[in-house]
Amino acid sequence: MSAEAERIDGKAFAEGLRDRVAEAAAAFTARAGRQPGLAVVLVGEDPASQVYVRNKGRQTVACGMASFEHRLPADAAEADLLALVETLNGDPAVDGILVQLPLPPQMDEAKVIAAINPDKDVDGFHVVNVGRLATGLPGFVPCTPLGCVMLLRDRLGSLSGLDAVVIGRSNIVGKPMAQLLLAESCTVTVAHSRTRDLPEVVRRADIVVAAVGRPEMVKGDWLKPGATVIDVGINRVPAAEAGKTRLVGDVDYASAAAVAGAITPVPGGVGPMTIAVLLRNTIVAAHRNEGLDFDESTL
Ligand SMILES: Nc1nc2c(c(=O)[nH]1)N[C@@H](CN(C=O)c1ccc(C(=O)N[C@@H](CCC(=O)O)C(=O)O)cc1)CN2
Repeated sequence: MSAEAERIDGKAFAEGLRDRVAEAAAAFTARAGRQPGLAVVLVGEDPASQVYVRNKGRQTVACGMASFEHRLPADAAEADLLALVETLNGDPAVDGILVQLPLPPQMDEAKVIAAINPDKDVDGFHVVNVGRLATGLPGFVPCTPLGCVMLLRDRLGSLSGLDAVVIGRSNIVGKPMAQLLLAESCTVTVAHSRTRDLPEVVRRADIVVAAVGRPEMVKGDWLKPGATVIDVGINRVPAAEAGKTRLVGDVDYASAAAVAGAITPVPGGVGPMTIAVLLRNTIVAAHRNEGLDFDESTL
């Protein structure tokens, strides 16, 4: 019987990245005479979003950066949010702007993202940054996919020539993930809900990135032995104890770990990387906004 897969510890990697961000923030503050600044906007009271926004604020401050938190009520008008974004675009203390998603139904996410100055778009969601990523120009890359690539590089070194299957085609994860893997010279397949014989497609892959939003969908017998599995899913499902829930990914961890070479757990895998990469992107934005040279590969 083969050994259990290596558990890729995203929490530990994220801690290391935050330490490097803190060092870079201190050096930036000494050079620029001000701290790097991140503004986070939360509309409404979605419980998960509240936790993410609180953690973003705490981690921003812990890294020696200025945190500007803005909250709007769930019934705020889209025009109010657009006006706030415009103010933040013009604020020289704000290097990065993030509008927490999802937004309430009366707001058009695409319109709001389009209102953010692309040079402050540390989420990398603006079409200008999407285009920069697709054409290999420097811009901002969405935090979760960049975090996945950092974990993959750490585990595998060069990804060149490897077969990668991304399951999911969202603008936030699936599509940028595919672009990043292509930039690493992987042979990339993007699979989705209409893909025929998904297990057979996944079985070809050296790298599997599951970002489909379906609890424990990817099974161990779908995997090539030794494959590296990155689980982006965060799904709350009922726990054995009545009234409780537990967090699972898009991969059935137990069966996958028996076949894979390495795998990210949920929680503690990709999730913690999202905020650490956001802080990394903010440091990059601060240097670019001040016109200061900075070697981004040190982060
Ligand atoms: N504007 C954005 N909105 C959203 C993004 C984003 O990148 N930009 N991503 C997600 C939410 N998110 C950050 O915003 C996020 C998700 C998960 C985690 C995380 O650390 N997860 C933990 C488990 C947390 C839990 O117990 O619920 C883990 O996986 O270990 C951090 C940030 C949607 N919105």
